[in-house]
Amino acid sequence: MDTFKRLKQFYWPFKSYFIWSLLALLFVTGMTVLYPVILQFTIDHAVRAENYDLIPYLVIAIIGVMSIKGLAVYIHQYFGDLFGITTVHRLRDSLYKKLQFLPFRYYDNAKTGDLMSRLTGDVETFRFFLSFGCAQVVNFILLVGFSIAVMFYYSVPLTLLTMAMLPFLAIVVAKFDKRVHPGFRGIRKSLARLNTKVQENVSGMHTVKALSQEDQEIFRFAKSNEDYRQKHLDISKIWANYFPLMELIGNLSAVVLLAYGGYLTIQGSLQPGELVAFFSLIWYIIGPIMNLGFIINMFSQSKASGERLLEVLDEDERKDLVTSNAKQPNLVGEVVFKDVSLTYGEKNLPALKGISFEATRGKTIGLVGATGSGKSSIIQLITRYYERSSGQILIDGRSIDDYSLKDLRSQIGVVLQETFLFSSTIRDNLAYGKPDARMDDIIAAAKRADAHEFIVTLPKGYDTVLGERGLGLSGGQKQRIAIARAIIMDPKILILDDATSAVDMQTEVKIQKAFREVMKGRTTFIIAHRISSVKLADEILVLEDGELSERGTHTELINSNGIYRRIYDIQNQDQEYVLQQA
Ligand SMILES: Nc1ncnc2c1ncn2[C@@H]1O[C@H](COP(=O)(O)OP(=O)(O)OP(=O)(O)O)[C@@H](O)[C@H]1O
Repeated sequence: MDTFKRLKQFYWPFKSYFIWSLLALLFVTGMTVLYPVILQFTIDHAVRAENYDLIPYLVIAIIGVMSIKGLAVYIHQYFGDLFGITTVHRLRDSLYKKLQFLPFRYYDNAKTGDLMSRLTGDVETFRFFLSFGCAQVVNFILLVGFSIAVMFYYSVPLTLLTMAMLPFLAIVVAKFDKRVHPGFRGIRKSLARLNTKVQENVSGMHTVKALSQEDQEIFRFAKSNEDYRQKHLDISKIWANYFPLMELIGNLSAVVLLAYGGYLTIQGSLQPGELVAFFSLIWYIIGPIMNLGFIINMFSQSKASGERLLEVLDEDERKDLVTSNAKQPNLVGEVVFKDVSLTYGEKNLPALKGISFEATRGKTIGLVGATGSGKSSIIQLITRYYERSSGQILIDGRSIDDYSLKDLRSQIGVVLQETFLFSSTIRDNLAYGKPDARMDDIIAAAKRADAHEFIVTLPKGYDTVLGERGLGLSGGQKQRIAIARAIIMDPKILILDDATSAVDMQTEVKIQKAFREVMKGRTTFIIAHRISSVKLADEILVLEDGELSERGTHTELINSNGIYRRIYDIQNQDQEYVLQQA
């Protein structure tokens, strides 16, 4: 129950829908129990007493009962659905909101397919229980309660015998629940793995094809698919065992009661009509008890889903992103690192060790170093995607912690190596960081980023809808859109993760030109794989295993004959000669 208690904030505000649904259910159950009573009256007081004048009134009574029941079913169903739908609408919103504020650290290990199945499948299962399952539980209590009350009215000993049989049914139900709950959790996990597999396969289709891994992929999918099938089969087996047993116990109970009821009728302490009514009422009890399996099934599924939803909702979020009281800072864009270190996780080695530098207003800092040397990690700290382990980072002389994440990031423009574009129009993608940007500003930014020229040649220009992740555009084109996107934000600090290593020379020249355009008047950090990208930087920081090994201008570093010089030589001079020297 703890799961439902903890999710209370989502359904409790809509309790009035649930109450209406329950009130209607009360009528439905009441009317249902009235049927056998009318039947008994018809047999004992109309037919056996040859009081045939009563028949038309009894017909009217049955029509009346049916009509009220029909209306009550409608209200019960409608408000039940409204309760479930409205609750999960709020739940989905909260989950999505949560995903926006979870730190990068969470996404390091999160799997898209798994998250997708939590936000869709698990939420739906939960809704189904609220809309339908919850009412079933109440229906069970009402129907069994009402029926037993009427049964007591007809015959106390027969009712007591009926109640003596119920524990047998209850034991089977309890055993069933114990086995079925872990099974459902397994199914939901397995489905999440299946979704992850499909999602990763579609996203990584280029890699799959490039490395000819289609057969391997089919094999891996088949394994996940088989696991899902097996988990379903396991549950089916539990069901298959459960149903005949319930059916058998139910029927045996009915036979015993019928025998005893028949004896009481022959004795004359029970009227034949009462026996018929009693027999109908017994099924109103046995039916729901057998159905309890379904209800428990639903309850187990929704509990398993609720647990998975809580796992997301319970994650620690970056609260400072939403609760900023600080005024929007008007930054100059000065960045200072003082003896900064970063270790990503307890098990990891330090990614940065004692880094210190000053990036004054409007200056360009180049970051150079081998792969894994810590270039991106410096950027992760400036944007506070990750938090430093020690040291101080100052922005305009104030600790970076004094700024809210939202304010800080609104002043930092990032153009990543891999540009992510949404499957929406080019205009929307350009204005992503500033949705209220005017069209004139968007076009001006696109011109400065050298993107306007190719955008207008597209079939619908700025209204061209892009495929997922910007499919349909070349790497260089995507990059230029990303640059325009950064220009529109008008940031004081600019971070350019040099993507030019992946494009041809002509595109590189164009992108470099666009970079230079956007860098004017902003403090810029360039992560460079080619020396040509940082040649003009005011200071170049050379990283080696997370430490600053050299620093200076291009000319200074060339003259110092260190690692920078070596990279430069490899890239610009007689490569073969250098490799021979190695
Ligand atoms: N999110 C992360 N979690 C754990 N370790 C990480 C994470 N990101 C980077 N690292 C580790 O930190 C070290 C520095 O990585 P970083 O990405 O800063 O290097 P880089 O110089 O930018 O490399 P590249 O040129 O390949 O992009 C590496 O050893 C890397 O494995």
